[in-house]
Amino acid sequence: MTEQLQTQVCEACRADAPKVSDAELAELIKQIPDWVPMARDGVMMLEREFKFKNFKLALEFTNKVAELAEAEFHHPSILTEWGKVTITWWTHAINGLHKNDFICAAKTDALLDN
Ligand SMILES: C[C@H](O)[C@H](O)[C@H]1CNC2=NC(N)=NC(=O)C2=N1
Repeated sequence: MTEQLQTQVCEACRADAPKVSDAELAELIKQIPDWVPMARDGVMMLEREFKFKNFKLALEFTNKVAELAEAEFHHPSILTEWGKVTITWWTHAINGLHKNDFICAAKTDALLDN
C-alpha cells in the first residue's frame, strides 16, 4: 500500500470493490497530507481546496483535473470559484473511498507541478 500513489493508475470501479479500511486510510493519507478525509451523508470522501490568483487560473486548473478524470475514468466533484477550486474524490460505485480516490488525489496534486 505504500507504493507511490502518483505512479499508479485507477482500476475500473466495481460495485463489489472493497472500501479502504481505517488502517489503509491512515497509511495512504500520509502521501496526500493536504487532503481532508470527511464524511458527507455517510459517504467518506477526500477534499482539498486549491487557491489561485484569479478565476482564469482556477478554470485552467479545473480543466486539467477534468482531463485527469477522463484519462483515469474516475471523476471528482469540482467546485470552481474566483481564486479557488475545491476538489472532492470518492467512488460512487461503492459510496465511499477506494484506493482509486487516493491515486487521483495524488495525481491532482501533481498537476500543480506543471
Ligand atoms: C458507469 C460509472 O459511472 C463509471 O464506471 C465510472 C465513472 N466515473 C466514476 N467516478 C467516480 N468517482 N466513481 C465512480 O464510481 C465512477 N464510475
